[in-house]
Amino acid sequence: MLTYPLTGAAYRPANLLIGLSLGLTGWQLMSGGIPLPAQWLIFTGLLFGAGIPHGALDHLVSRQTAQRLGKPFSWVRFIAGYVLMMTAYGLLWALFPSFSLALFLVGSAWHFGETDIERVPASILWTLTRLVAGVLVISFILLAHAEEVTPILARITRYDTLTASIWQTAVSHTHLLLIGTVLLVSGLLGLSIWVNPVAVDWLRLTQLVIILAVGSCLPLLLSFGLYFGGWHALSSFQAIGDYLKPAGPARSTSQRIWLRAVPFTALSLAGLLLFFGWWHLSTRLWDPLPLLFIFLSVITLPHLFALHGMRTQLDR
Ligand SMILES: CC1=C(/C=C/C(C)=C/C=C/C(C)=C/C=O)C(C)(C)CCC1
Repeated sequence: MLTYPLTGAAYRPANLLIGLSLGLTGWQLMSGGIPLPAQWLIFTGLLFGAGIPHGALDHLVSRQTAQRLGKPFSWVRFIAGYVLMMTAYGLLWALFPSFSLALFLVGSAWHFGETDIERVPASILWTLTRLVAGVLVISFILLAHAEEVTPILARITRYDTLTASIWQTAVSHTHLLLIGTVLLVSGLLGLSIWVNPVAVDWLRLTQLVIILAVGSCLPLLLSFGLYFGGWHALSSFQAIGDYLKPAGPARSTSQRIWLRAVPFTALSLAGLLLFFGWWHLSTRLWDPLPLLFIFLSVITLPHLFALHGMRTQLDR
């Protein structure tokens, strides 16, 4: 969203994404709605084609961070730490689902903000700006799809009444909340740029706004898929590619980087299928969406720290 302006080729993947989102809107307008199986196909395509793979490079990212910091890196320690963090968070979901959801939302806002506002000074003001920008993105996607989000939230928090009432209050003040957050982000951005000037990449910012705006007219699965599996994963792949470049024998092309993500993407797919199988056997229920989000949050927690390490290096 913000950084030095990039070269023309760097904007191309997001332009394709905008093309896809407009194509989906056209489909929806012409046929009165996109069939659910097609939504799931596109969503899982984006999720497993880009969303999950961008997190399946955390081992390479963390090794690179350790190298840059001149610290030793151990695969065993990395994998043990990763599994331990996922297990602890999985347990937290089982015991305190609403608290776990709040943690996931705050962590996601931090991570999305860090990805969308790149290469800025490591000041408190910029950190706050990034966090609030992430809050805006998540609030916009959730509130624009309130009807679809409400039952998912109820399911993942096991029908917690406090969460439901906070969510309903937010829904009934959607316009106020969104306008307030847009003003807050704009004010913080202006102030941050004034205090620590950086070049604003208006083209990237426009691309992000288009993807979010078009997504708000599409169902939740597609909107979230376009932002997370599309925009967020593409931005991250670009940054990870730059970050890993010095480590590889030659330039790390996107294709090569994507292939290096295949093993851990396959492992997470296997984990997800096992998780679904166990849940289906024990509950006899089929609706997979709430479970998918809990699974995503569990595999995302260690990723937030790995990518924060990378961002801290790239921002220097
Ligand atoms: C869309 C959506 C949700 C939020 C998802 C988020 C916040 C995902 C974040 C993913 C991240 C940070 C991935 C990192 O790479 C809920 C509230 C769970 C349920 C309703 C629909």
